[in-house]
Amino acid sequence: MYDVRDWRHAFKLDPNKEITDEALDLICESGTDAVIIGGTDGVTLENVLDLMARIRRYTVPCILEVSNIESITPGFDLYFIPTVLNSNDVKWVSGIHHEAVKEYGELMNWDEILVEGYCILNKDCKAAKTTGASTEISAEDVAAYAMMAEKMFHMPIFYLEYSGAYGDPSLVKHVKEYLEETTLFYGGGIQTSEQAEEMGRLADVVIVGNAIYENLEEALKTVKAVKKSK
Ligand SMILES: CC(C)=CCC/C(C)=C/CC/C(C)=C/CC/C(C)=C/CC/C(C)=C/CC/C(C)=C/CC/C(C)=C/COP(=O)(O)OP(=O)(O)O
Ligand SMILES: O=P(O)(O)OC[C@@H](O)CO
Ligand SMILES: [Mg+2]
Repeated sequence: MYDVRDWRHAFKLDPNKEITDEALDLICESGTDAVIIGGTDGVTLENVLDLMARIRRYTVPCILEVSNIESITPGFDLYFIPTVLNSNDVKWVSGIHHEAVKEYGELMNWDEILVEGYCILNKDCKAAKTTGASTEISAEDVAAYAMMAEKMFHMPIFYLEYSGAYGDPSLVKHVKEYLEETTLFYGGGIQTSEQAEEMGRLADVVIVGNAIYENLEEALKTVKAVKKSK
């Protein structure tokens, strides 16, 4: 399952957080479609390599969501490259990407690299603060970013990001109506099966992150909840 168009659910593990072998076993054997390694801060080559080696014992697809150049390493099934469409700082839209491609472009295997068009909507989350995202925007603004991602830039993924907070289901529904080819990822604040099912009905793929560290038992239930939601 290396094609995101076939996914419904993914867990996102933060390399900057501790996880026991027992918890990791439950995550990797949960039936989720993929495990994404990613976070905004404290992501180092060392903690990425550690997590990758431990996940590699399982067959679940393992993806690195790149948040800085220093922690990129071979060995992942896919690499997701975020670009924050609603950032006011060109650095987070195309700046770091330009530097990276200038340096490593010749070496990159483009078949394993997928660009994620992010729209970050929780003003209090680290990713919004780090990237200077404009979070107070209308549904039409968000829909326009979704159309840009699909129709202008042909991005494989549009990511509605509420990291740390449960988002607005009506906005997710609205955005989905604008996407035909691009896969809609929803992530943020999913703590219960009910929330997972609700967002699972509206988005193509639901990402569960913090709940892994806060309530593993509930987090594991989100896999089935999303999969039965459509
Ligand atoms: C050797 C080898 C295999 C080479 C592969 C080549 C390759 C993949 C090259 C990459 C080339 C490239 C274009 C690199 C640039 C990548 C880059 C650094 C882009 C910038 C990324 C970016 C915009 C980061 C901003 C933050 C962000 C959107 C992070 C995504 C994750 C996220 C939102 C996490 C949620 O936050 P979290 O940490 O969970 O918050 P809490 O701790 O509060 O929960
Ligand atoms: O950590 P949570 O709030 O579940 O969000 C998941 C993911 O979208 C973070 O990038
Ligand atoms: Mg997190």
